[in-house]
Amino acid sequence: MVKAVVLGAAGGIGQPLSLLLKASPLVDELALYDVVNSPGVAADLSHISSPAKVTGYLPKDDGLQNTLEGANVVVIPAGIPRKPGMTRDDLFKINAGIVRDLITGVAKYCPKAFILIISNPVNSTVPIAAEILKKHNVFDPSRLFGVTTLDVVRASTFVAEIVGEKDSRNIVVPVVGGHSGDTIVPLLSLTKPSVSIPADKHDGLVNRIQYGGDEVVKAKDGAGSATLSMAFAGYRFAESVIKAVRGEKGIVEPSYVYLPGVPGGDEIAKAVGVDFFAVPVELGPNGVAKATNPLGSINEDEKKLLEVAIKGLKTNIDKGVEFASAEPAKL
Ligand SMILES: NC(=O)C1=CN([C@@H]2O[C@H](COP(=O)(O)OP(=O)(O)OC[C@H]3O[C@@H](n4cnc5c(N)ncnc54)[C@H](O)[C@@H]3O)[C@@H](O)[C@H]2O)C=CC1
Ligand SMILES: O=C([O-])CC(=O)C(=O)O
Repeated sequence: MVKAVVLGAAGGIGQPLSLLLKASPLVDELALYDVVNSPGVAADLSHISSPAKVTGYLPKDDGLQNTLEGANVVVIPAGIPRKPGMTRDDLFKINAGIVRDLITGVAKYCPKAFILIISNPVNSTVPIAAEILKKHNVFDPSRLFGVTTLDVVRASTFVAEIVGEKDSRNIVVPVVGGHSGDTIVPLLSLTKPSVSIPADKHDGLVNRIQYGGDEVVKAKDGAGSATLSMAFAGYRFAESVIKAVRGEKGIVEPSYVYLPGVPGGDEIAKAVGVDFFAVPVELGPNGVAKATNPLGSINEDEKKLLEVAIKGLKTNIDKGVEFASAEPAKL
């Protein structure tokens, strides 16, 4: 039995993500929660002829508790998106409190669930989640994931465009670090299969992967940020977690995790000097089976990108930890 939950299910990401989860044969129960319209989204999806039983809850009548009880996988795209001119860090003021309160619910009602955080700024919201879970004595680092899948999805797509590969799924680019601007570090030298990027396209490609989110924010012109590509990426990650839990082996996805607490992570944390960092992660029945370290063989350009990323990440992580330590959890 797999019960999946989406918190923020009525939003731009939440709706298409809930659709993909409802269409999945791997999901038996799907519970949707939002401060608006979640019962409507649930009623709509419930007419789809697939196995998952769908329910929708609002905050009233213990809605969060009813949503979360018995959950195995909780995906969180709740919170405000960017408008042109904003950074992801500008979302902290509002989204930090939203994530804190929702994670407090997870800690109380489904402490063993796998938690997939999409809400930005991911670099800070994941540390907030870790601190809140710690406060409740239920923090299992192998079960807390910052979703950075969209960065690798974009990297595959943009590299494929340049090298003329028709199916971008055949191109895998490790992307490490965080999820905002120059904290995103694509390791093009480790692309599989190996590709040759023309020298005059290299820097533009790196920049496009780092700032792909801005491209969408600009094109949407005030109507939000990436939602459909994010739903695709979020579903891919959730599906991988569920498949690994069901015993499928060899599934590797990138994720922003608390390195010192996961197998293989300590050595990487020491090398990069930050505790939260995205690397390709091998998934297993208990979440992170192993964090893999691609940094041993990166080139000089990538080392420079990494240095810049780590500086930014430190600030973002400290901000999240400070917020969660100072603020009492509400609920
Ligand atoms: N990790 C990533 O790669 C990406 C992250 N994002 C982030 O995902 C978040 C959501 O983006 P969109 O879906 O476009 O925004 P949206 O505004 O369309 O939807 C957000 C939903 O969250 C709900 N919400 C607000 N407060 C809530 C609460 N306390 N409890 C439950 N639900 C609540 C809203 O009612 C709304 O339905 C943003 O923070 C955005 O920056 C977006 C794209 C990629
Ligand atoms: O750009 C944004 O604000 C949303 C996001 O995280 C992305 O598209 O990567």
